[in-house]
Amino acid sequence: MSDRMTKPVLLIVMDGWGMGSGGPEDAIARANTPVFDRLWSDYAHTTLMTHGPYVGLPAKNDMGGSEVGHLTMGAGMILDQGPTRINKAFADGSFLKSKALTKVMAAVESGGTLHLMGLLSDGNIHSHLDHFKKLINFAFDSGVKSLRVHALLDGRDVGIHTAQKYVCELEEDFVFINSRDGFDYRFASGGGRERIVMDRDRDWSKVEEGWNLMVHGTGAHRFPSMISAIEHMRAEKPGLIDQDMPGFVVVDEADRPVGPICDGDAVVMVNFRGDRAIEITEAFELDEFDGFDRGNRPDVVFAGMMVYDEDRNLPALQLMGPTKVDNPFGRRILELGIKQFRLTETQKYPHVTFFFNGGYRKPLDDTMEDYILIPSDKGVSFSEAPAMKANEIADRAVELIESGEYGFGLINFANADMVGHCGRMEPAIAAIETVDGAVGRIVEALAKVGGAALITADHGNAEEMMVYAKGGAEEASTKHSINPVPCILFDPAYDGSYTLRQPDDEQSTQTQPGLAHLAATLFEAMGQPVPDDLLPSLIQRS
Ligand SMILES: O=C(O)[C@H](O)COP(=O)(O)O
Ligand SMILES: [Mn+2]
Ligand SMILES: [Mn+2]
Repeated sequence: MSDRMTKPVLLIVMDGWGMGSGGPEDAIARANTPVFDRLWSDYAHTTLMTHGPYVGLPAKNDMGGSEVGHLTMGAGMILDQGPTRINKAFADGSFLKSKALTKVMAAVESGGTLHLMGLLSDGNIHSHLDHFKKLINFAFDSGVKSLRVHALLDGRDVGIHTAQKYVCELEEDFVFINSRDGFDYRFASGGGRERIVMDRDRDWSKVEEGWNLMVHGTGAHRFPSMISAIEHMRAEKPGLIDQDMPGFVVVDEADRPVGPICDGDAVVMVNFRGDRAIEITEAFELDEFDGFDRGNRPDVVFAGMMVYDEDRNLPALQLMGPTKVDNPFGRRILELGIKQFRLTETQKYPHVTFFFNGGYRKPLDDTMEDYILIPSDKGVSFSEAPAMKANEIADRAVELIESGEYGFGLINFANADMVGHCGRMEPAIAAIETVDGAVGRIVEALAKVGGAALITADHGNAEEMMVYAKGGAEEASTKHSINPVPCILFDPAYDGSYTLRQPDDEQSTQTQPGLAHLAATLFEAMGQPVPDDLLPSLIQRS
C-alpha cells in the first residue's frame, strides 16, 4: 500500500434499489442481504426521495430515473429537468418559436415529409406522449401536409402491455387531421425499444434494424397498421412485453412502406434523454460512421428534442438547450485537487459520466479523473445473467481503494435496475444478492484504509416487481417506482455521534432528504467545507 495513502469517500449507487412494502412483490425484501442488513443496523442511515419535485420533474408522482437521479446527485441541488423545461417552454410558447423548430418546419415547407421518431409513452423518462401530440398539432397548424410517426414501443417505463393505448391516442388525432383536405398523417414503423434503435451499449445491430425499418422501409415483419402489428405479435407470443416486440414496417396494399425517410424530409427524435438516442443520431448525422452499412443515407434535416452528446454537440440541431449544471460535484472536487474515479459497467456508462457531470462525458483532467467502464454482457437478457458485472466492479473497486490514490469514487451497480426491468422475480432476487455481496467486499476494503461510503440508489425498481390492479389481479412491473431509497453512511470510525436527517411530513421539497442532499453530505464526509450554494448535508451531529 502507498505510504501517501488517501482515505477515499465513495458514493455507491445501487441502481434501482428502493424501500418497498416487504410484500410478495418486493424482490429486495425477499432477497438474502446480510451485508445491507448489517450496514443498516450499524451505521447512520435514512431514506431519500428520488421522484417528482424532489428531483425537478414536472408532476408530483413522476418516477425518478437514472438521468435525473445522477444529475441531481452531481448538482447537489434541485434543478428543472429536461421534461420540466420542455413543458414550460411549450406553455410559454417559446418552444414552438425556437429557431431549431423553425428550421425543421422550413425544411418540409415545399412538400417533404416530417418524421417523428421516439418512444411512444408517457413514462417521462426518455420521452412524453404529450410532446408527440404537441409537435403533431403544430405541424398541422403550420400546414405540413405529410407526417409519419416511427414508434418505439415502451413497456419499460410504463405498464408492460400499454402500446395500444398510446397508438390509439395518436390515431385519433390522425383521423381528425386526415379529414382535412390534403393532409396525410400516419404511423410508418414500430418495434419494441429493447429490440430496435434505443440501444446504449454500441450494439449496432439493434440500431441497424431500426434504421432499415424507418429509413428504407425494409424488414421481414410488414403490417397494414400499427394496431394489426401489435395484435399479431401478441397473438403469436402471448405475454410478450411491449419493449421486446419485434420491429415492423407499415405497408400499403401493394406491400410498399408507407413512410420511408427520403431526401428532402425532416426528422425529429422526440426523446429528450440522450443515452438511448445518441446512436441513431450518429447514424443520421455523422459523415464518418462505421456502426453499420447505412445504404443510401437520406439527405434530411435532423433535430433532437435536446442535446444528446454535449462534447460533440450532437445533434447539431436541438429543439431545447441542455440542462445546465454550473458546478457539478466532479468539477468542484477536481478544483480542490482531489483525485477521483468513476466505475461501472457500460450499460450505466452515461450515469457515472455525463449524467453525474450534468453534461460533459470525458474527464476534464485525465491525470485527476479515471473513468473505468467494464463491458456489459451483450446479446443476453440480463435476467439470464443477473450477476452482470457486479463482481468485476467490486474487484476493481478494491484495487482502486487499495491504491491509495483516490479521494472520491462513484460506483454504480446496475443489477437491481436492469434485472428489475425484465419483470421476473427470481432473477431479480439473484441480482440483489450479487450486489449485496459486492458492496460487502467494497466496505471491507474501505474499512482497512479508513475510507467511508454513502450507499444509496438513484430510484426504486426491484422492490416492486409486480403491480396489483383493482380486484387483486397482478401483473409484472418492469418500471421504476416512486418509493424512497436507502441511504447509509458507512464509516468504520462511527461512534454514534451523528445521525442522518430523517424524512417527515413537515419538511419542504428542498429539505426533505433527497438525492440533492448527497453532494453536501459527501463534502462533509470528506472533511471538506460544504459549498454554501448546495442543499445542506444530511449529517446531524449531537
Ligand atoms: O433506459 C432504461 O433502461 C429505462 O428507461 C430507465 O432506466 P434508467 O433510468 O435506470 O437507466
Ligand atoms: Mn437508474
Ligand atoms: Mn432503470
